[in-house]
Amino acid sequence: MTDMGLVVVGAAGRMGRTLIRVIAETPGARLVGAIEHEGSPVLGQDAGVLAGLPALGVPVTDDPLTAFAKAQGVLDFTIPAATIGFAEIAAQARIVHIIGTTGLSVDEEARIDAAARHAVIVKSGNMSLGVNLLAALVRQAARALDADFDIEIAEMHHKHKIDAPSGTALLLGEAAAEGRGVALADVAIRSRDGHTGARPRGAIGFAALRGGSVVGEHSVLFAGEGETIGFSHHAADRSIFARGAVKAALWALGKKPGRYSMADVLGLSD
Ligand SMILES: NC(=O)C1=CN([C@@H]2O[C@H](COP(=O)(O)OP(=O)(O)OC[C@H]3O[C@@H](n4cnc5c(N)ncnc54)[C@H](OP(=O)(O)O)[C@@H]3O)[C@@H](O)[C@H]2O)C=CC1
Ligand SMILES: O=C(O)C1=N[C@H](C(=O)O)C[C@H](O)C1
Repeated sequence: MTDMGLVVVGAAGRMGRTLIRVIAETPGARLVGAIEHEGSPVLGQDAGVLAGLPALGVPVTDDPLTAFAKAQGVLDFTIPAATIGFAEIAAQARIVHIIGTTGLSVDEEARIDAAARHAVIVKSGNMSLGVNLLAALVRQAARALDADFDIEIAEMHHKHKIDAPSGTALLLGEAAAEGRGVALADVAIRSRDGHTGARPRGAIGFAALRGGSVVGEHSVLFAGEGETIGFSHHAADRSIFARGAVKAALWALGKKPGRYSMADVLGLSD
């Protein structure tokens, strides 16, 4: 069988460069396109060289239409506005769209749902095996413990991150809410400042720290009377997300149009 041809959008980004390296070492996958935005200083550079590899013969361009036409999948870790545009082009080209971009609004999520009527989309706030297993454990703990246990989710990321709470924190919050049988939007406290009053029973709280080069730290606490249960995940390297994304693309090839999660890819869905 021929290799799956993949395009990396946001090729010069922290994740874009990591994806290019991971594709190069993954059997069954091949880089066929690398996209950056109009005016990017890296346009015309070889994608391999950009990622610290020998040249791959794939220049970075600002033309997703042409790139998607010769690919079977696109890996997208960019910004919400760009991801919405790529979802429309990927749906027209009928290719797999793997979305790692976080910080989408409710309206933007609805546009991804609309694109998934025509395309196979895998979207997750975190593509690593560890975090998706952690989400399954958090769902189970939230199902077992009642609202006497206060759920708090803390995350820390590098100083360049532009959205909060992180996509992972929200994914873990969704898992906890699902375990409790409530909607996250009804119980989430996404930040605190000033005279907040006492903590409402059943709330799921979030706290976000930013600094340095931290790749991603997440912890979920179930704080009860006299005891606290904690779950945590430490990301040491971005390749854990990139390996998950490439795995998702290979898994998604030939699937029916629809929106899938990493839990589907990893066989962790209940
Ligand atoms: N789901 C997961 O497992 C993970 C998700 N992420 C998420 O992925 C996203 C990217 O993270 P990260 O790589 O650190 O961010 P970066 O800022 O390093 O990378 C984003 C890249 O996208 C480029 N870009 C912006 N707009 C466009 C456009 N219209 N077309 C093409 N390229 C564009 C940026 O260019 P420029 O810098 O010139 O603007 C940049 O090179 C974030 O939302 C992050 O939260 C990150 C890691 C794991
Ligand atoms: O921006 C990042 O870096 C990361 N973003 C994702 C998130 O928002 O959770 C995943 C990972 O934590 C790194």
